[in-house]
Amino acid sequence: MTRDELLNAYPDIFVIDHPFVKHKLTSLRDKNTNTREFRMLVEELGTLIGYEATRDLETEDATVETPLETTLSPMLKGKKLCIVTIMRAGNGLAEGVLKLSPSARVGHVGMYRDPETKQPVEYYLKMPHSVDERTIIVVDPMLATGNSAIAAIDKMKEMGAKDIRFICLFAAPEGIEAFKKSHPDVPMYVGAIDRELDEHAYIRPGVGDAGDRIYGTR
Ligand SMILES: O=P(O)(O)OC[C@H]1O[C@H](OP(=O)(O)OP(=O)(O)O)[C@H](O)[C@@H]1O
Ligand SMILES: O=c1cc[nH]c(=O)[nH]1
Ligand SMILES: [Mg+2]
Repeated sequence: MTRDELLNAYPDIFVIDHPFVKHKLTSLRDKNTNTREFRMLVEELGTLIGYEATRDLETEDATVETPLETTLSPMLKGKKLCIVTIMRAGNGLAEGVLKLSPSARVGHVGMYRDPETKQPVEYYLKMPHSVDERTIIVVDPMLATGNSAIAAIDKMKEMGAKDIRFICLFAAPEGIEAFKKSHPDVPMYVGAIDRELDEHAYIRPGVGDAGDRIYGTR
C-alpha cells in the first residue's frame, strides 16, 4: 500500500507533521550529524511525539489551593503509564517520553534483527507488574519490516496488556502494513513515512542504522 492508502485505511496512524518534528527528523537523516547530536535529537523527538501520543489521556478535576483561593483544576487520572523501549535504539526515544512523565514505569525488550532472516532475536525482557492495568507506550525509532515491533507487542499482549500505543520516528510503508495486519488495535504515532525498504530491509531514505548512530558503534 502507498502512504496515502495506509493513512486512508487506518485512521489511527498519526503522522506528527509539526515543523519542529520535521526539522529534527531532517537533521537525523543528515549523515554528518554526529553521535552526540543524533542522541539529543532522538530524545527531543521522543518528547515531542510523546506529547501527541498522550493527548487523549484522561484528566479529572482536583481541588487545589492557589495563593488566592481554592479552585478545581484538572490533573491526570486513571491508568498508570508504562514506556516500553525496544533496545537498543528505543532507549533514546524512551528518555524523551519520560520527560513528560518522569514517574512512568519502564519496560525493556531487548531485540536485534538477524541480518539474514530479518527476524528479531529476543535477548532480554523485563516489565513492571500489572501490565494489564497500564497504558503501554512502545517506542522504537525505526519500523522497517515491522517484525521487531510486532514481536514486542505480541509479548506485551501475552503478558495481558490491553491498552497499547506505538511511537516511531521513521516507518516504511511495508512495515506499517505488516504492523496493522498483526495489531489493528494499536495506534501508531509516526514522525515520517519513508519511501521503501531496500534489499537489506533498511528504510530509504531513512537514517541508516539508528542504534549505531545513537551509540556510535560500527
Ligand atoms: O522493523 P524491523 O525490520 O524489525 O527493523 C527495525 C528494528 O531494527 C533496529 O534495531 P536493530 O536490530 O538494529 O537493533 P539495535 O537497536 O540494537 O541496533 C530498530 O531499532 C528496530 O528495532
Ligand atoms: O533502516 C533501518 C532499518 C532497521 N533498523 C535501522 O536502524 N534502520
Ligand atoms: Mg541497529
